[in-house]
This record gives sequence, structure tokens and C-alpha cells, in this order.
Amino acid sequence: MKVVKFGGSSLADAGQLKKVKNIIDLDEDRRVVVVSAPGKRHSEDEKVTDLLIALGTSIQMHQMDESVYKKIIDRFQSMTEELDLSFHVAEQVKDKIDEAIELVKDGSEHALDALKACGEDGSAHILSAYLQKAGSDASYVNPKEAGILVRDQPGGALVLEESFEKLYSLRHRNEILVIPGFFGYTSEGELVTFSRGGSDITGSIVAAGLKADLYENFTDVDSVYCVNPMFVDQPKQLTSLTYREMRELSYAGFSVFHDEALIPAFKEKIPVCIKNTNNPAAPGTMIVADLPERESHVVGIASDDGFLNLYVSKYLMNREIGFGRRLLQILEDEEVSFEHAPSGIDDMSVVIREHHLPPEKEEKVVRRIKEELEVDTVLIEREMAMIMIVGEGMNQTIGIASRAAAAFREAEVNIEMINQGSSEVSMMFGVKSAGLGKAVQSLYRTFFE
Ligand SMILES: Nc1ncnc2c1ncn2[C@@H]1O[C@H](COP(=O)(O)OP(=O)(O)O)[C@@H](O)[C@H]1O
Ligand SMILES: N[C@@H](CC(=O)OP(=O)(O)O)C(=O)O
Repeated sequence: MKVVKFGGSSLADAGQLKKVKNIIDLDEDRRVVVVSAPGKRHSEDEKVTDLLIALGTSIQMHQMDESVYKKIIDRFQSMTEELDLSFHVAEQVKDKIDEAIELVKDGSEHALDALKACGEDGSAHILSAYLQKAGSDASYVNPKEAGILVRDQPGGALVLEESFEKLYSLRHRNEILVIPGFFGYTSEGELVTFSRGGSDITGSIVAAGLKADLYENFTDVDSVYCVNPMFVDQPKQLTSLTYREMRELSYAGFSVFHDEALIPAFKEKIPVCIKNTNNPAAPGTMIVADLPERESHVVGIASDDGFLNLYVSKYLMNREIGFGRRLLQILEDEEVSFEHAPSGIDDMSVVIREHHLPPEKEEKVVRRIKEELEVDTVLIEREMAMIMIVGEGMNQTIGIASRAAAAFREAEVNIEMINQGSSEVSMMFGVKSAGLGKAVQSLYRTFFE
């Protein structure tokens, strides 16, 4: 049995839904389908999830944006009309959106998540109705009925272990099951969404729970490329990757697959295949537990910007037991999560995503570090980018760091920070955001051309 997930780009309009149906029809093992909210139809378009968030925010500010509401309703309505579905389907989707709007107006804690989830829920209602109309035995299955139980963390749900056993009982159902992605329910019955892009997580949880033979993730590219196609035209396609490589690459910027989505599939050793809805015949990228040793140890270069470096120095820091713990404790107290923390003899850097330390928090964090740790210097450098080169066996291979350093030199980009060691499959470089594109292109030439 295969669990198939279709991303927002695969559900953007009626034409895309027809392709989705054809893909399901092509393989009778594709019995469980997880769907995202309608995504962008063209580069200037808006994702339904973004529209729902904008709508929810406007309601919270007591100025419901009617034009956004209309855009959302129109998106779903035009799909149901083009697919020639009963008007009841569009009504059902609209009723759920209206119900969630009332919750936001009442100011209830989980209301924004309930509204955000309407995109995926609408897609699932429409796809299941469309499959039924075409004569398939298909049902809509709500994540509550499926048994997707999560920890109560609005916008950042984490799956609970008991979900997997409950999901297994879905194996007894013979029809095609269509499950909306992106959300689950707490044990108290509250709807909570995963982080953005979280339908990939639902797909992985469902595949793990059902002990599927394969988790197919359909998107809008033929494969995972060795570098974000935003930086390099037609980069090399990757036919296979290990779970560890893909997790590092997606965490560091390969947005094609959510980094948290690897873990459930990995635990059950379910292979993941990334495929293209617009070209389903292409083999895609397989993500598996182990691979035979490859000729080139670097398989991918991921990158992301929007980081800052919190730099702290203090003479004889190396002699002060507990310094690192106390620095990180201040960040924990102020609810600031960090990404990396490379250290020297008398100094330490903490790399943080910029949005986790907004200027209003920065002032307090810096003051506490100065007062409580009595440091010599504390500096915050914003507009930083991180580049991660990834590959199994890379860290046992001599010369990778020197080739990377030469690539940075050729691009005339200064390396602000290097971190290698903790992860056996990656090496991280910090650079100023302005040099990111040039550095990634130069690394691509060095390792892939
Ligand atoms: N290394 C990469 N390989 C392939 N695609 C990538 C990579 N890095 C970023 N992407 C982007 O990810 C996009 C697909 O992810 P996403 O937009 O979330 O799709 P979906 O709508 O299917 O969920 C691609 O169109 C591409 O622009
Ligand atoms: N619709 C949600 C969840 C998701 O997974 O979407 P997509 O498949 O379009 O990345 C979001 O935009 O975050």
C-alpha cells in the first residue's frame, strides 16, 4: 500500500485536481491520499493558507477583510464549478470557513489554527467528491477520525505516539481515503496545525501509522535538486538520498520537503519518493535508510538567510565552568531558540533565526548577558546566511573543507563561521546574506560541475 501526498501546487486549480485523479487511478496501491491547501497557480498568485492567515489576522484586529474572504470562497467555488460538482460541496467548504471565522471573532485560543486548517479541509472535501463523481469508492477522513493526535502547540503541533496505532486500523478500509494534511487534534479535541509546510508531516505520520510500503510526495519539480533551483539554472537531479541527508538539507533550506516529515517515515523505514504531479513518469528522488558508497561525497548544498550571530567574548571564558549553560539559559528564559553554537577559547557565537530575536527582545537579552555574565563584548550581527554542504561519508573525506574554502575565495565571499563535527553528514558555513547567491553558485561549480 502507498500513501500519497499532494502539495499545494498540485491542488492549485481544477486542472491540477484532474492530474491528481489520474495519478491515483494509475496505481491501485495508492489508497491513502493526503492533501494540502490550494497553492499558487502562477508566481504572482497567493496560497490559500496565506489568505486564511491574512483573513484571521484582520478579524483579530476587528476589521475583517471582506476582499480576502471573497478570494478564498471564490477559489474553492471555481474549482467545484469547473469539476462539475454538486453545489453542496462548495457550501460545505464555505460553512466550515464561516464556523472558524466565528471562533476567531470569539477570540478562542485555537481559532486561528481552525481557520488555517480550512484550506486543507476544503481540498480534501473537493477531491473526495470529485473521485466519487468519477465512480471511485472514496471517502473524506478527518484527522480526528483517522486518529492524528498531537501536542497542544498552536502552529507547531507535534505528533503523539498513540496516533500510530490508531492510524493502523485504517488499513481495514478498502476505499480510497482522502485526509486533509497540516493538522491534528489534541486529546481534548482541539484542532492544532503543524508548522508551515506541515502537510508533508501528515503524509509521513499516516505512512508510518499504516506501515505503508512507500510514501509518495507529489510536488512541482521532477526531483530534489542538489541545490535550490533559485540559485542555479537546471541543477543536477538527485536520484537517491538517505534520510539523514534529506533531513539536514531540508532543515537548511531545501523547502521541497519539510524537515520534520522525515522522522516518522524513518522510524518505520518507509522509503519516501518525491515526484512531480506535472510529470508523473519522471522517476523522482528516493529517500531511503542506507545507500551504497558514492563517488562524490557531497550530495547537496542547502542555504537559507535571515539569521543573526550573537557573539560573546570574555577573557578566560575557557576557565569559567557553566558559562555556555548560563548563556543558553538566558536565551531559554527569553524563549529564544538557537540553531548552532560554535565556540572558541575566549568567545562563543550563537546563531539564531532573526525572527526569534526581534529588536524588542534583543535589548533585554543583551542587557542580561552583560549584567549576569560580565562579558567583555557582546555583539549582534544581523543579515547572516547559512550554507550547509551535506553528504554521507563527507566528514571522513580529506579535502572537502579546503575545496569549499577555495569556492568561497573564488566567489570573494568571506566565511564568517564554520561548524563541522556534531553532524556526521554536514558542514556549515556562515556568510553575510549579500554574498549568499555568489557563494552557493561557486560551491555548485566546485562540487558538481
Ligand atoms: N533543492 C531543491 N530541489 C527541488 N526543489 C527545491 C529545492 N529547494 C527548494 N525547492 C523548491 O521547492 C518547491 C516545491 O516545494 P513546495 O513549494 O512546498 O511544493 P508543494 O506545493 O508541492 O508543497 C520547488 O518548486 C522549488 O522551488
Ligand atoms: N498549506 C500549508 C501546509 C502545506 O504543507 O502546504 P504546501 O504543501 O503547499 O507546502 C502551508 O502553506 O503551510
